[in-house]
Amino acid sequence: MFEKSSSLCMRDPQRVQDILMSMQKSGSNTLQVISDFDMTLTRFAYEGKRCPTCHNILDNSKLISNDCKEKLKELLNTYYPIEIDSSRSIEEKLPLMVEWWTKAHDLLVEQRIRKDLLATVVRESEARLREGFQLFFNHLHEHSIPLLIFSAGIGDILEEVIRQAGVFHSNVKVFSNYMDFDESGVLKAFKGELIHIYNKREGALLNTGHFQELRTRPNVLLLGDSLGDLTMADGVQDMENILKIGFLNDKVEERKQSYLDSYDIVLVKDETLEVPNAVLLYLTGNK
Ligand SMILES: Nc1ccn([C@@H]2O[C@H](COP(=O)(O)O)[C@@H](O)[C@H]2O)c(=O)n1
Ligand SMILES: [Mg+2]
Repeated sequence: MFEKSSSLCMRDPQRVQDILMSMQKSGSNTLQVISDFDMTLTRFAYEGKRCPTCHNILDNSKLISNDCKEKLKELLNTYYPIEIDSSRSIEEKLPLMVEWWTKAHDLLVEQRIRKDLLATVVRESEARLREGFQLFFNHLHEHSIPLLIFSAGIGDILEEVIRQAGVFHSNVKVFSNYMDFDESGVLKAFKGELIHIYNKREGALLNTGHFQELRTRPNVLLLGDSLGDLTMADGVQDMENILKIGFLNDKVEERKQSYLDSYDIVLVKDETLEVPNAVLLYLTGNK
């Protein structure tokens, strides 16, 4: 089913085939999709330039003072290399990630960001969904397959990106960090428990109601770009099959083996949704 591609790697192709066949046999009414957002549904790079994450969309915007931009950049330059450092364990990275998110959110709150300007900031940004996003979102919607977008980014920004792209359909649900605005529409805090790159399991377990509603869908297609994304489906009840597709965007040589050990399919420097779309078409009987 896959075109020969140098970017597609599998440690165990037979296992992938078995999972796919089992999922197809069960039917698309037993399927749910759980996807990360930044650098999974959005592009990592375009024309040789890094694309922004939800946080970066705000960080680089006119809503942030130059002084604050500098501080946010410094945080990014300090903590992003830690996020993707394959020589450190997740346990070691965890408190540092909490530190990054907390410091960045505190800085954003100091900027007194206005809710009514978020749409403009997204429109003016360089955010880009991966090629093939229309087919991905529209096909899931047409087949009434629930899509959970589980992101350690910023929910308000994420929603605006998919709304402006015309794909925020009724089958899409988002778990993310949401902004809390005061009565005059100025950012005063972030709501609820912080979601960072390595605590998605805890986030999933806090949302048992969602997975309870989807208990008749024990087959999961999971898309991520970080090893932290692998726990996004930990709340799924009575899971039968899970197919995990991982985008390996950065530090490819250092991280390839760990991705191959954890994801069923690894897509190396692939900026498209071609492979997830091929899987969906197969699972819904369209190919
Ligand atoms: N201040 C921050 C904190 C995190 N990031 C990036 O956001 C990504 C998390 O979002 P997901 O949708 O992928 O869960 C993660 O890759 C961080 O690098 C950031 O840009 N700024
Ligand atoms: Mg991501």
